[in-house]
Amino acid sequence: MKEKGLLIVLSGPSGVGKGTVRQAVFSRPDAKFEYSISMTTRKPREGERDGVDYFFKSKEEFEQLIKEGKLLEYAEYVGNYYGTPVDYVKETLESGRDVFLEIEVQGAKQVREKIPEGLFIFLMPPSLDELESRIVGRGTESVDLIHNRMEAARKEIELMSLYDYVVENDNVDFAVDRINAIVQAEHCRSERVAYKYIKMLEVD
Ligand SMILES: Nc1ncnc2c1ncn2[C@@H]1O[C@H](COP(=O)(O)OP(=O)(O)OP(=O)(O)O)[C@@H](O)[C@H]1O
Ligand SMILES: Nc1nc2c(ncn2[C@@H]2O[C@H](COP(=O)(O)O)[C@@H](O)[C@H]2O)c(=O)[nH]1
Repeated sequence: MKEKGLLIVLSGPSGVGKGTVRQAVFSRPDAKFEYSISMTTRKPREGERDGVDYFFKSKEEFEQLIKEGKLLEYAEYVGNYYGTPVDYVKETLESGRDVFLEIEVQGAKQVREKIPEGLFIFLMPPSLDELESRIVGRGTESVDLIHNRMEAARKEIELMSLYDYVVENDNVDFAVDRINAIVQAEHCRSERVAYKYIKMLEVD
């Protein structure tokens, strides 16, 4: 029987660098994951492309997807919907390939309930001050939105104990190395568990 792929969930507070780290993960020549492109009702930022960065949807279209059960998880985040297409994730995992999700914490909590065997990684900023200066430095949010995102971040950080691993994003390359090492270790662990059971069956 073909072994299922591993679901890797990268989450953490807004502005910590999830998007930056995810892009760096996928820019490594040895990256073996499939990225699940999310749906959102947020307007595209400059340079963002439909079907590459997100599938951009209207509120009505998104609510229809919810009704039809097409989302593995979804969340309303700072005034917009974000969600993960369930069919893509399931089909890719079934085909034996690893799927990488980069999502906020409410969605990660829902995925944990549905796919508890996934690998959940929480990306941490070196400090709250550094987090705020990253959000401000990105220059994509108004002062009000920055305030909302910092408020949300404080609550999100409290949920870090629900994750399998916490990775500090002090430096993007180091964070990618840590994530890759964790994924590799998780693959070795599941191979060892499978091997142990095969050996047990041989003895019996
Ligand atoms: N290790 C790092 N050191 C310094 N700056 C960083 C680091 N990682 C990311 N940044 C910067 O922090 C800002 C926020 O990063 P990014 O947009 O990737 O965060 P995010 O967690 O995806 O945010 P959101 O959840 O709001 O989408 C960007 O300007 C990015 O260049
Ligand atoms: N619950 C989900 N959260 C998602 C998904 N895709 C992205 N996100 C997260 O939303 C915020 C805001 O993103 P931005 O692009 O507007 O800055 C960020 O934390 C993303 O990680 C998703 O499918 N589900």
